[in-house]
Amino acid sequence: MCGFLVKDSPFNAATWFLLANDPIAVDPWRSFGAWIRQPPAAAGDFPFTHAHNGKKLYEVCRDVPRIAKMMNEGIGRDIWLFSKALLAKCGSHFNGLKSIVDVGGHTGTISEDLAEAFPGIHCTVFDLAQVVSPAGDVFQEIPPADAVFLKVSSSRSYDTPSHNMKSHFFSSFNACSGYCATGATNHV
Ligand SMILES: C[S@@+](CC[C@H](N)C(=O)[O-])C[C@H]1O[C@@H](n2cnc3c(N)ncnc32)[C@H](O)[C@@H]1O
Repeated sequence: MCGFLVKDSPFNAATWFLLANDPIAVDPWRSFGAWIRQPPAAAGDFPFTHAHNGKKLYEVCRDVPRIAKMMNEGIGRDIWLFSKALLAKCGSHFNGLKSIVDVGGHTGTISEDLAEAFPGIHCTVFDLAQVVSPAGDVFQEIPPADAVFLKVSSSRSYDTPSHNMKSHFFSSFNACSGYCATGATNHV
């Protein structure tokens, strides 16, 4: 446990611990009773959105710099580790690609590691305006590339868009010659 809280450890998860105990993360649990007792929830109404005036996590990040900072730090550390494992275990999947778009690619750690391992691949990092610039919304557009790299989160309370995500993604993927979608994480 302590190894995960040591400041300079590559496995430092202290930011997630702080975030999990921030009022923004705790409030959904405080109002959980009221949420579960109400009539069946409308689409997009989850404990998190219910506690935050309908806002999803990334909308809260946009409006609350403290949360954006913790999210960016936590995600940055996770990606660092994930990127090493990705290249060690699945690096061969990227052979032969000329371009790739890293959807929800945060500040570009995976793209940097990919570009170093495969100097011939042109990597585009695609994320929200509070993270990168130029930015975009994956539910509006995905820039064209040989392959889309998307690490999927099954989070319901945070990210689920109100419109049909699957058909949008698959039509975007059809515009590419290949795609790579990896990973799955769960949030309450
Ligand atoms: C959990 S992080 C995952 C980062 C990285 N791809 C990984 O796999 O570790 C999710 C990323 O998706 C971005 N994101 C969330 N909603 C998005 C949207 N609608 N369009 C583009 N990026 C989005 C967030 O800003 C965040 O950087």
